[in-house]
Amino acid sequence: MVGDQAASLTLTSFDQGKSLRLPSVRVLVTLPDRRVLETQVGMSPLVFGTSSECDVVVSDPLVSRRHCEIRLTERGVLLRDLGSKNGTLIQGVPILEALLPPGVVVTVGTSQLTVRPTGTSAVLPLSASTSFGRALGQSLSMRALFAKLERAAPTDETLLLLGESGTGKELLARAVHENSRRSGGPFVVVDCGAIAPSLIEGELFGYVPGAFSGATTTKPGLLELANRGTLFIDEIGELPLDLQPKLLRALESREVRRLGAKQFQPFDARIVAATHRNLRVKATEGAFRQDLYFRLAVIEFHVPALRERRDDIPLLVERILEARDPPRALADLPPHALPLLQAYDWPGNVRELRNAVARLVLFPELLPELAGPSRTGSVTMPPVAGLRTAPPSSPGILGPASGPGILGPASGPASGPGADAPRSARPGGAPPSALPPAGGPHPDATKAAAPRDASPPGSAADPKSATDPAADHVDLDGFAEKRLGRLLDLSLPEAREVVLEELERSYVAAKLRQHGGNISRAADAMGVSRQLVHRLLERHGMRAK
Ligand SMILES: Nc1ncnc2c1ncn2[C@@H]1O[C@H](COP(=O)(O)OP(=O)(O)OP(=O)(O)O)[C@@H](O)[C@H]1O
Repeated sequence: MVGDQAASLTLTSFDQGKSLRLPSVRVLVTLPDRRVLETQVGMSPLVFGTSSECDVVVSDPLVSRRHCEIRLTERGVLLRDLGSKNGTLIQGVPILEALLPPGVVVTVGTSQLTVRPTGTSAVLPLSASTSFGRALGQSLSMRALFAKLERAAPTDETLLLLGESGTGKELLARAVHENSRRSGGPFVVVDCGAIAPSLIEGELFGYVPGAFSGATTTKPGLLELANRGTLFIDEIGELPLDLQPKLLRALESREVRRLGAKQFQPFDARIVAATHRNLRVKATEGAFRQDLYFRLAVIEFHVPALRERRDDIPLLVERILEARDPPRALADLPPHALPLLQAYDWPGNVRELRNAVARLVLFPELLPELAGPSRTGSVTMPPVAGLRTAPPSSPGILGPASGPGILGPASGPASGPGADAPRSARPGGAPPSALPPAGGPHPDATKAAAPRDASPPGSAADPKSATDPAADHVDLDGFAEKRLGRLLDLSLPEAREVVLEELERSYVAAKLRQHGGNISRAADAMGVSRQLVHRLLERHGMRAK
């Protein structure tokens, strides 16, 4: 029976929840030239597509760069279309998500995928806890991750955390530090994606006076500053290629030479690195040094995206609410909020969920947006058992991209043109714009938006306020009242975070718009690296044209 076969491919916990049975399942891809690729399916999604960054590169001109993904779940082998151009089809019917019974043929382009159980299975330990440090998770995938981290933390091994932005990699790295014998030492963070490539070397290795123009003092590097502690190297995939041998040498020899210095300094820091990239593939392609990759990936961890562990959403929402001042409870959310929050895809992961919950507490009227149109378009139920249509879910609870914004005059739920826009034209989960829409909430929106003055009345750039102090005073009062209105319900740190986040998003969108969507030119104009612009786009759920 198809249903029974699918059931035998499920992740199941046993031994009173202490262990996880992981069935061994192979996926076979028959390419247009009849070659067959075969690989193992695990809990982390296997991505199929023509891009060399995919786990399985399918050389088929009718397949998209990132076409679909397959992973093992508690319900069986789950196939998801990733917004492919030509669709993922079962018996000729395009599907968005399906549980795949063995033997069912999936068509992508002119290639075919099938899954085949080998009949064996592996057993993984599950953590007894639903948290590791401040990271929370009750799903099987998070409890399996916590169990691995609990074992790895007390060792001095180098760890590599892989996962999308906002999945909690830094939180987990901090928890590793706190659960290690180095917990009394410093936890130092360096984000290779946020520092201009020319400055990373000085940051990591330090420098002495005269090392370069402007180096007037001695500055120890972060490797040294993390002495007896942990150095968390975030976005290691953005480390410039020419610095990689130097980092490798330092890690092997446990000593560094500051820029311009003759002497080597010993250091004693544990390294935990993280990236949102597929570093193994980058290393295979020569875009990242293989020797450094192997040095870093002594133990590799995949931190699952929030949409891969929707079971965690109730726990996370509850804790996010409890942490508010004053503390809130699930009962304070509008009815039906939780199922809607669980149905949404959360491209910004827990970071996005946290901000959305904070906004929902303040603006419960935004809830209807969660029940908006399907995130990726319509799907038809294929006539195969174990398949399901995609639940209608939200394009984002946060209002139309060009909406009045949290700082704007208090208004009802976002509605009108933006609310029904397809996801590609709406920054998923990004907050409503703090600034007027002239800055362009999303590069795609520039097609429709006519250029406008970006200066809000009363701002420094508003000619009236610049020339007439009395008017300035009157306007500012009225303006501040209107603009600050709902922000005043937040604590200062929360209000600051909301404003900064909106500012960052609007600023990036506006800069990209100014530079015709060209990321390199926008990055130059912003004085940051291209990689950082890419990360900001990802973080705010935006896409460059
Ligand atoms: N499992 C979790 N439990 C509780 N909070 C979480 C969890 N994961 C992430 N968060 C919260 O989400 C936010 C983002 O987490 P974090 O910075 O650790 O993610 P990240 O993967 O390092 O993101 P980035 O790559 O963008 O830096 C933080 O506020 C963090 O506290």
